[in-house]
This record gives sequence, structure tokens and C-alpha cells, in this order.
Amino acid sequence: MISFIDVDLELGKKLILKDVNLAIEPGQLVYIVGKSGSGKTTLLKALYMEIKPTRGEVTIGGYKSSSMKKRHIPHLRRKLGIVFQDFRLLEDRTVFENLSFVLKVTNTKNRLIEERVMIALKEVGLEHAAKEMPLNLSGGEQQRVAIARALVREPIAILADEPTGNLDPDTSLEILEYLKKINQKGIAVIIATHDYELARHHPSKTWRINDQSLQEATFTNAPKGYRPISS
Ligand SMILES: Nc1ncnc2c1ncn2[C@@H]1O[C@H](COP(=O)(O)OP(=O)(O)OP(=O)(O)O)[C@@H](O)[C@H]1O
Repeated sequence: MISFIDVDLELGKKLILKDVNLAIEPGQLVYIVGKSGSGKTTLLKALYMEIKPTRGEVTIGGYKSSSMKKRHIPHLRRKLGIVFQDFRLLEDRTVFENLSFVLKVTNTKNRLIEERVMIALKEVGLEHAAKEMPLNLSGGEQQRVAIARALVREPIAILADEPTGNLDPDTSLEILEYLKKINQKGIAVIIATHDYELARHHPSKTWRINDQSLQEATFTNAPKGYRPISS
């Protein structure tokens, strides 16, 4: 469903990632780890086609980077749910409106919008918060709203860029639990994080960026405690 074949990625003529080969199957949960500035965000941007490879091919949801037309990029993004470290909620809209907004732009009927929004909020345990303003919620709850907003599109994959970067250790694990639960429903989840401990705590397929290259990593010994690594 998702593949990188012999991909080079550059930003402003600077080579960020070299010769990336990666395959992600439907329903997989995958971590992309690497220190700050190693290129995790760049890799995710190539997935949602914000960046075009200078060499090789990225394939996702039936789209190929080499033949992707600019006007088709929004079609691809409608199939993806993207979650950021800083939540990126509309602060002057209610939780419900933050989610319904996503469906309104695709001309979904009102009754269906309400149904899908409430199903997504239920998935993250926030159906009671539909009328709240985002800033009245905790950081963890805001991130759960962002996850629900990603879900409401019924995506083929959720791309999460440092989803726990602004959260305390316990809340980070809670967010990871929600992402795992969503993954168990068959949606691929790709988590980019500098927090190796998160990947160790809930082991799954892990790819590590080091010195411009992406390698498969294995964490066999899950630690007893969870300590986040600060950036
Ligand atoms: N427009 C640009 N031109 C050149 N280099 C850039 C540009 N934007 C970012 N970079 C560099 O690209 C590298 C990769 O950045 P990227 O944001 O992908 O890393 P990251 O692993 O996601 O880091 P973080 O965890 O801090 O977000 C960094 O060294 C950054 O300084």
C-alpha cells in the first residue's frame, strides 16, 4: 500500500534522506525514529506529497510520486489522517466543528457528518466534549480531538508527526494506546518520533533514520518504566 523505492529527498538542494527503501502494509503500525533534525518530518512530507523525491518513487494509496499531478494531491490527502505535535485545531471552533469542517469541504450530507463526527469522538473517548472549545481541554485531550479529526475522513493511514512531543509521559502512553486501538481496526498508523522509549514500550516495526539513511531497527527489550527522551 505504501512504498519507497530508491528514494532521495532534498530540501533546498540539501540531501536529507538517501536511498530510502520502505514498505508498509495495510493495517501495520510503524515507527520512524531518529534524532531531532534527522529527517522524520521530511519522510512524512514525502508520504503526503508535500515533497517530491529527487530520485526514486513513493507510492501511497494508488498514487505515485513520479506521475502525481498537483491537482490530485488533495485527493490523496483526503485518504490520509495527519496528526501533528502541536495539534493544529481551530481554536475559535468547537470540537464538533473542528471535525465537521473536514467533512463539509467534501460535501458530505449533514446527517452523515453528525454521525461520523460522533463515531470518531467516541473512538477517542471524547463524545461528551463535542461542544467544548479546544483550549478548554488538556493537551492530551486536544491531541485526541486531532486524532478524531484524522479518523473522521475514514483514512487508509494515519501519519503522526511527533504526536506526543508536547505531552507528559503518562499522557504520551495514553495517546499511543488510542493510536494502537485505531490501528487494530485495520488502519495503518505511522508514528514519527524522536522518543525511542515510546517505540520500546509498545514494540512494533521500527525504522530508524541515521546519517541520511533509513534502516530497520529492532527493540527486543521493553524497559520496565517509561521515560521520554527530551529533544
Ligand atoms: N527548507 C529547508 N532547506 C534546507 N534544509 C532544511 C529545510 N527545512 C528543513 N531543513 C533541514 O532538514 C533536516 C531534516 O528536517 P526534519 O524536520 O525532517 O527533521 P526531523 O527529524 O523531523 O526533526 P524534528 O524531530 O526536530 O522535527 C534538518 O536538519 C533541517 O534543518
